Amino acid sequence: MPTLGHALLEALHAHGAGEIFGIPGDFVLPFFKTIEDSGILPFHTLSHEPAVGFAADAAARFRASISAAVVTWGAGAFNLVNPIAGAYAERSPVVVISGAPGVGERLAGWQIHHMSRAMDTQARVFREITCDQAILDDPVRAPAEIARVLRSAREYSLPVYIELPRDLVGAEVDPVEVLSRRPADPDALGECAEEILARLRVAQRPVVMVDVETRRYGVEDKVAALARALGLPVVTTFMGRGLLSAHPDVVRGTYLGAAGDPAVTALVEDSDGLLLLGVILSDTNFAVSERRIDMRRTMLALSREVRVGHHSYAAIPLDELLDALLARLPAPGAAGTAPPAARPSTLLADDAPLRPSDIAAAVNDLFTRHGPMPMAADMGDCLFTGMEIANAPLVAPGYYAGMGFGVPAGLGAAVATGARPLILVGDGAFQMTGFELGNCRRYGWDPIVIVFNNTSWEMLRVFQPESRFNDLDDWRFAELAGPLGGDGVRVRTRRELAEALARAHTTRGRFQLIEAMLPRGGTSDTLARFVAGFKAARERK
Ligand SMILES: Cc1ncc(Cc2csc(CCOP(=O)(O)OP(=O)(O)O)c2C)c(N)n1
Ligand SMILES: [Mg+2]
Repeated sequence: MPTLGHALLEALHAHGAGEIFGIPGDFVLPFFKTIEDSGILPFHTLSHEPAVGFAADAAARFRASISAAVVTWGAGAFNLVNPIAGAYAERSPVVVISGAPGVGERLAGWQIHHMSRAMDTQARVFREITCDQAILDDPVRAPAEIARVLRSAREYSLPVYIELPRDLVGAEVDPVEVLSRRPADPDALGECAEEILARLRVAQRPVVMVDVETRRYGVEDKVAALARALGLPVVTTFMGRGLLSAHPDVVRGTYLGAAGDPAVTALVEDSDGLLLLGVILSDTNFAVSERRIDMRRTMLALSREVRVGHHSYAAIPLDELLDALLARLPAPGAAGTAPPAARPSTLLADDAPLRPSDIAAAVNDLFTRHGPMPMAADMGDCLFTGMEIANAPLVAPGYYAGMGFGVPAGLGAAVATGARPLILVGDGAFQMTGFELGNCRRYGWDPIVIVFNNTSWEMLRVFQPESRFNDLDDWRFAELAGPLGGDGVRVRTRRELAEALARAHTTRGRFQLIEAMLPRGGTSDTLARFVAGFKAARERK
């Protein structure tokens, strides 16, 4: 019989995890020893638990599967709360595994170190930001608990919480089985598919909109096939930027309401048959709409539910819905209906001072020349600038909007994809988690990192220009790269940026930090339109 530690690792692997991120502590040392000695999953330690959570979240998104964050009890696990709250908001199935006091210790009656209020306080906190939980305090029940929780993570694409007492890691247990997923009721699925197709057929201007769940459930190819079979255009949400990047023949662009391409905005807001696949109805996706979207003519598939107008179908997995729709259609045509994507902006490499949108143009040139890189963006103008980069795989906190995501997410991307990532991050967010780059040398990661250094919390200044607290100091990040194991360069003009990006691209084996100096008060074109749209929408209320 395997030990509980082994069985848990084997179960993570069997359920699709490809790696573990973590930081040890005395309550999780036995499990870390099992992780290291067993070699069942590669694992990477980072420097602060928020980064562990962000990296695991990004790996889960790129892998379209679960990923694991392993931490010690109390001080470690509570550091994970914010990234796991963000993973919940953006439907990313991170498996949180926290070491914990041994079963025997709990009965000793001491106030145990790392404990906040009570022995179950931590589990109660994580119950709010995970879809299922297990306290593995009984070796007999533990395998079934693990199987149930890991199936929940995969079915709902949401984080789950496992608490592992340190004195049970070596306990003998039965192996963990992989529970079969719960299928849709065939009649309900058929009725739902037929109703959707009927509505799409009578619509004059049907459109498909995709968001994060189409990546989480690995159905981007099926969505593209559906669009081709029905001859429908596809748009992504703000959060869904980068989706269907392998299918440029069906993707018309990203819906940003008043802040976006007017043709895409009209496509969505004039539609009389909007099929929303995996779309989170968030303010960042819809609040800058110029006109309210007619929800009576909208079909929304999200969280294993399908809402059609004002009625809904329960327990309909997104992939099964797509299979049911495709089964009722002729084989998809060879190509979709999207006109060739507009040529992405290119950079005029002259001595003009840099603006954020120049960075997008420089990255477009790099991708055109050498192919796209997996991207991770933090919250800030770097994310809005990312909307001006050609549609390439992107992870970003587009809805939860928490800072600190970018650099750790880029490290998670490197692990999950095996490819060299491009990271876009503002100076304020870099101050939070940028120093995690110091872990690259140990693992051979060599991301290209573009720091948008405007010495400012510029996104806040745009909303409240009079506040001086948005002024940040100049930390001279490029000079910090060397000691951390990378190369850094500060650039101020478009020519310097182009040269630095070309040099970074040819330099492998060390992270490359390009510190792009930007003026305070200047933003990307997209952010400027987004803020104007937000303010206009607020005035309309
Ligand atoms: C964890 C967390 N704490 C505070 C905030 C609130 C915020 C949203 S945007 C922003 C400024 C970001 O500054 P940065 O220099 O990174 O980027 P830029 O605006 O382009 O200059 C703050 C402080 C958020 N979203 N998350
Ligand atoms: Mg800034």
